[in-house]
Amino acid sequence: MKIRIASRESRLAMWQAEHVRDLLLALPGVSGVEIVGMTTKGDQILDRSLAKIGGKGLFIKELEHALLEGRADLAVHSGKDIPMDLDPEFQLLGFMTREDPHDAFVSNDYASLADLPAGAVVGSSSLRRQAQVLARYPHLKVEPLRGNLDTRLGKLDSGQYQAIVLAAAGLKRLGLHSRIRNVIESTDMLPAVGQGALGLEIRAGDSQLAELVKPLIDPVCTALVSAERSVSKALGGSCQVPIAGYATLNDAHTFTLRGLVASPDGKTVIEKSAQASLQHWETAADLVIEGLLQEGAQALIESAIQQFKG
Ligand SMILES: NCc1[nH]cc(CCC(=O)O)c1CC(=O)O
Repeated sequence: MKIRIASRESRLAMWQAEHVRDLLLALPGVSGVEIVGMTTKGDQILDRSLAKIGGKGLFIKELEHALLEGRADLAVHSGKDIPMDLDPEFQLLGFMTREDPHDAFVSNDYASLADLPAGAVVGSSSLRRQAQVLARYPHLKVEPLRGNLDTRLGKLDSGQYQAIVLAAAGLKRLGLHSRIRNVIESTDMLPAVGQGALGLEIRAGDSQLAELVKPLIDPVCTALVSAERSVSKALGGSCQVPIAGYATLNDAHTFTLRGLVASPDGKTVIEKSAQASLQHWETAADLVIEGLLQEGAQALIESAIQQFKG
């Protein structure tokens, strides 16, 4: 069987598609793999934050189009770019083994967030990163920074920011490990739901392809990321609200899920954690969601969304 992979054209997306291609080519039953490149709205609109342009789905719509029109068979997505609910024409097969899920501190002059002097400017357009930087380091400033990884690094190097925060996974995949000054502990910055995990999407009902691709899916990683995604889904999962969710294994069968909701200015942060078995990952998600709601997550979410209206 020949498989066509739909991919965004950014260097990171292409790396990810090529990674999946190489794994597919090693599978029995796969006779060839072609990568079909395309740009998405999320790639084109760079002057506004994702929160303002309507966030989720922007990076995957064009890829889904290609699947529907039969121009491609498989879409490879960064876990955190996948909306919580897919249209019924599509199926999320699961997630592959995760790369480093943490955020990375990148700077030419400073070693860590804690090392930055008062008034230093940190670049990030992610409300989740912004809120968590300001919560722990209220003497810092955060300014918007969008574009692909190379663009963001270029803006750091041109001196517009003292530091920037990027996903460690993206930097590592592109061989940019050396730019990471400090991998930020999850206690300092809880990662985005699905960060570092690649998700595989096909047309619903393409059972032959589903069966073929199955060896690429990591069931443990899929359970962990699914628990994280439940938190985001229950809380309205949009880029307009600082939300984080991160699940880690305790042992081979149980895991801890942590969820966080904050105000964009970082002045209010609610965090909850729960444990469950991998088999019953929904239990941990339900406990975290319930805990966050009890502590006032709903009001935080509503006021964050209000900030984007009018
Ligand atoms: N927001 C865009 C995006 N989507 C996925 C990654 C990184 C790779 C990953 O999380 O798998 C990035 C870059 C970043 O956040 O710095």
